[in-house]
Amino acid sequence: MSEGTALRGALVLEEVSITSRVGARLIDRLSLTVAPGTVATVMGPSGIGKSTLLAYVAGFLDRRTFAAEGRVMIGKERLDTLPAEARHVGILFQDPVLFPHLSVAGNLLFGLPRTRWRSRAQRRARVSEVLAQAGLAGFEDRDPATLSGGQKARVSLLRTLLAEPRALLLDEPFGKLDAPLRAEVRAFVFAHARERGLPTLLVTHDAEDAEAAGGPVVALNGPGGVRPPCD
Ligand SMILES: Nc1ncnc2c1ncn2[C@@H]1O[C@H](COP(=O)(O)OP(=O)(O)OP(=O)(O)O)[C@@H](O)[C@H]1O
Repeated sequence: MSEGTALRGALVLEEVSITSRVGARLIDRLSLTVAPGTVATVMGPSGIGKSTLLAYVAGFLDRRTFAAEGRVMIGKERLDTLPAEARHVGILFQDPVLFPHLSVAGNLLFGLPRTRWRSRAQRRARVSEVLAQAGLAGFEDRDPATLSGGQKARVSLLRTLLAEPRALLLDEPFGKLDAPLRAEVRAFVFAHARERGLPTLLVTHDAEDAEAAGGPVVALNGPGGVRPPCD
């Protein structure tokens, strides 16, 4: 994708703490700056609060279950006071989420801002362009159910990027892919994040993912056990 490469500001977490309503502190005063085009990694044992942290940043933390404090910002703009839909943060999960009743093109058209791509012909041309760039030329009319895992992952990323997010959150999006495909999809996702200047926060259990990400690594170890980010 060629446009959208302007730097959009760092993703900044300031003194973020998240506590479950039953009293367990998951995240304890975490501060982190993810520069535009950088992929930072959050690691830690299962159940420590990695996905919960991403939910807080994205704006869909379940407030009946968790209390949270601390600032989330893009550049100087505060996000944590905005509803999720106003944050313009893209998120990818382990299972690519595609609408099963829409074609591949239908899924991608869904993410495309109509204010920018006004005519249907323009929108369809844009969809075909990004599919071709992703090695998926001619996939417009395919049913998502007929795609391989790697193809689904790429379509899911394209749809997220077409919505022009200001930051990208990755919740183990490579977790179910086998090793060669994992490396390929990972490279695809990171290349897009870098090219678009998106600050990106990756949650993973995999040290190879963290190494490939190349940015700061935060190790969550439970209350009081957050190691400061290191390069
Ligand atoms: N909706 C919920 N209601 C109650 N507890 C929850 C809810 N969602 C998560 N939790 C609990 O919060 C804690 C953190 O969960 P979270 O999913 O953030 O962990 P994680 O580090 O991402 O784990 P994993 O690596 O296994 O995905 C866990 O103990 C989990 O059981």
